[in-house]
Amino acid sequence: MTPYDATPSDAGDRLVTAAADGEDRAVEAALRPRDLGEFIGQERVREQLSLVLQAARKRGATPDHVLLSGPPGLGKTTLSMIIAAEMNAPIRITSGPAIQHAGDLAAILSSLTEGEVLFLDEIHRMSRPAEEMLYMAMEDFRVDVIVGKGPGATAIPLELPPFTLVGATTRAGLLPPPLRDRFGFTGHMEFYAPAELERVIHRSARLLDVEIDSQGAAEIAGRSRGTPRIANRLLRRVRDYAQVKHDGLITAGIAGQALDVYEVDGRGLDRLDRAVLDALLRLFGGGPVGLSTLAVAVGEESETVEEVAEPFLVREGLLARTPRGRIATAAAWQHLGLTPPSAPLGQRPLPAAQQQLFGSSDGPPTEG
Ligand SMILES: Nc1ncnc2c1ncn2[C@@H]1O[C@H](COP(=O)(O)OP(=O)(O)OP(=O)(O)O)[C@@H](O)[C@H]1O
Ligand SMILES: [Mg+2]
Repeated sequence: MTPYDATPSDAGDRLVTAAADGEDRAVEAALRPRDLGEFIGQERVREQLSLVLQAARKRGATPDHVLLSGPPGLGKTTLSMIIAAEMNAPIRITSGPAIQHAGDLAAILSSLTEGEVLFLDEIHRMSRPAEEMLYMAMEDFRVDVIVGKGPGATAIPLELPPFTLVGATTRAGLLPPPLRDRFGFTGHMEFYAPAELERVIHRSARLLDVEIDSQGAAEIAGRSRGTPRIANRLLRRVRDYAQVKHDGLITAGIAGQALDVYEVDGRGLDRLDRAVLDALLRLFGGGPVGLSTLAVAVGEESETVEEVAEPFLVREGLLARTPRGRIATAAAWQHLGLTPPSAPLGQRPLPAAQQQLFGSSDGPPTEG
């Protein structure tokens, strides 16, 4: 199947999802910044990490364990590789779900070389026994390997060479405190500002040999949901459009046309996001409406609406979750170019939640 067959509205295969798809994985390696200097944005994390690494280099020691937390597609894997590169150290890559038994982890740990970086992706999904083994390995560079079963089982202590664990998680809140506490440095990744995404897009365009002007990059950046992975993906789709329909140069106009074709709107909402907002506004007058009612109205599962569409709508301040149900904000009416139901305020009291949200003085716009 070519990317052209992908239906952006299909919740599992959206153009604006932050999770990596097969094509992303294939091209991302080529687009990853190789060192801290090349890494765009995340000023605070970059500066702090740079100090940690420089200090370790100066001492000739292995850097402290590093935890990177933040939403998908913001550069956690990229940073882990940069850490290894900056330390001139080899890197071993594995993930929480791949480590089912403590023995799996023991095998990896006991084969590490001195100074090696162990990247443990989705560290919150590791099994309990493996987690406990990791505590000791992180703190004392030692593991107990259990030999035998039952009453005859014995623990054989095994020394490990000093190594740096780099853990990545999209759910830092799910990490047990004893694990979190064993990291010497935690970097919280933030969504990128549009100007930073523009730099990401220019850089990727250069590497992909794609011509783009600054307005073209700004147009794509504005639709990328603060996420470099999405920016790179939209850039590839816009490139296709520019090459097929035009001479290849990406301008604001061409980027806008292309992303309209792919149904990613000016704010980065796709068809599903818009369907949810549209139902909320047109069918339910802006809410409050229950999640399951809203989901039926757009023909999706409640989970899809809740987990796929809502987080970004909430982040963008277009939708709010209240105890009485979902409600649209003034910005939502504006974004879809709709006029909120107008009635003299005295005749149509605002639901309490909306009063809270809009304030009592400047209720939702009643004319437009
Ligand atoms: N600061 C950055 N500068 C330039 N490109 C970046 C930056 N951060 C991320 N990218 C690009 O975004 C893509 C996704 O980044 P990465 O795989 O590191 O994200 P992640 O946080 O590990 O995501 P996940 O949680 O899904 O594993 C990479 O291919 C990289 O090219
Ligand atoms: Mg990753």
